[in-house]
Amino acid sequence: MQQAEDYFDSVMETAVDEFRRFEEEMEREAKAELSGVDDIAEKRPLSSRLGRNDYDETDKEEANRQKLYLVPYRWWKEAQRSVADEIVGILYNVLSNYDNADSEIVLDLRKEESSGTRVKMDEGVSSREYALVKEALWLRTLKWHNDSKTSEENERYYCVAEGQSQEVFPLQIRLSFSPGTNSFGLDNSGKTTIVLKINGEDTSVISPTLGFNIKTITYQKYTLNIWDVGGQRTIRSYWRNYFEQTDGLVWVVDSSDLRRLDDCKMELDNLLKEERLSGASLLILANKQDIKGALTQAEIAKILKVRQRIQSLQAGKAKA
Ligand SMILES: Nc1nc2c(ncn2[C@@H]2O[C@H](COP(=O)(O)OP(=O)(O)OP(=O)(O)O)[C@@H](O)[C@H]2O)c(=O)[nH]1
Ligand SMILES: [Mg+2]
Repeated sequence: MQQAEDYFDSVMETAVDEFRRFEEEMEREAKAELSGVDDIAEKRPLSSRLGRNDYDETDKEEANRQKLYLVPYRWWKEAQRSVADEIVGILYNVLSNYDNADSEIVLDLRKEESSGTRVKMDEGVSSREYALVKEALWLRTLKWHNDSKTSEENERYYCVAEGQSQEVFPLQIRLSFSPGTNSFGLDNSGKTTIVLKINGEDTSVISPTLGFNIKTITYQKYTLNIWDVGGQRTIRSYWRNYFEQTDGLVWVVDSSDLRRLDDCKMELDNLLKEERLSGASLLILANKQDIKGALTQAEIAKILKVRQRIQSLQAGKAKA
């Protein structure tokens, strides 16, 4: 039991690390896009700029983390002219489960496109689109909005300047990035190798996956998140954590590992019983076709007896 708990902890740690890496990547992109902006303001945490005097270590950490703010894209677009001419935020399309009776609202963010082609999008911005901007810019934008509102209506609303924090509320949003396709299969079948190959990455040094890897592949306006989940026996009980919101399932078979084909069939049968995967498409990859004695696609299909669920059966020679 303790061993299971330890293992679960380590898997969660990997997940958190993965998420942090994703966050860092977003941050790097945001920084690159916003590089021309005066960033004096961001060196001080928001709380101190809003008049708090109890600046402590936590604030310091917060400041170092370089917060990003999600703002309605229209709103941001409007202010952009006066705040930071050619500098833009990152455009995201946000989907939420707001209609569900769930206790938490989860927002799914899909990055719309790279900043280079943004101009074309300006006209058709929907109300669901948001921009991700740095804290310093957010403050300046907010101030610009308030100032223009105040001068328009000759009435004082609120103003985010030193010491004035009325009507600025912290908002915490729980975010989840929806998986697109999950790849499962017994250990050593070649899942990671295939995902790396698809992504054009080096496959010369491969080690068993102890948690999972996420790869995001963008093609034109489509984004595919591939979750490559480790196949070792001890990890298989965690597969169920990855079933939610899976659109496609790729099952990778080591066609040369004849001894484990029964095991492979049993695990696949178990997956196919899973209610949460019933809407997902299934693709079976008969991998390692280059190895002498490997079974053919047809032979694998016969053994797995899943013809009715197979959309296409492909031989993936991940190595070749
Ligand atoms: N000959 C041959 N070897 C392959 C092929 N695909 C993968 N391999 C090798 O098989 C081994 C296992 O590959 P991985 O991609 O780590 O397998 P995996 O399914 O991700 O394994 P786990 O992460 O443990 O679930 C590695 O040594 C790969 O180089 C292939 O098509 N042909
Ligand atoms: Mg792997």
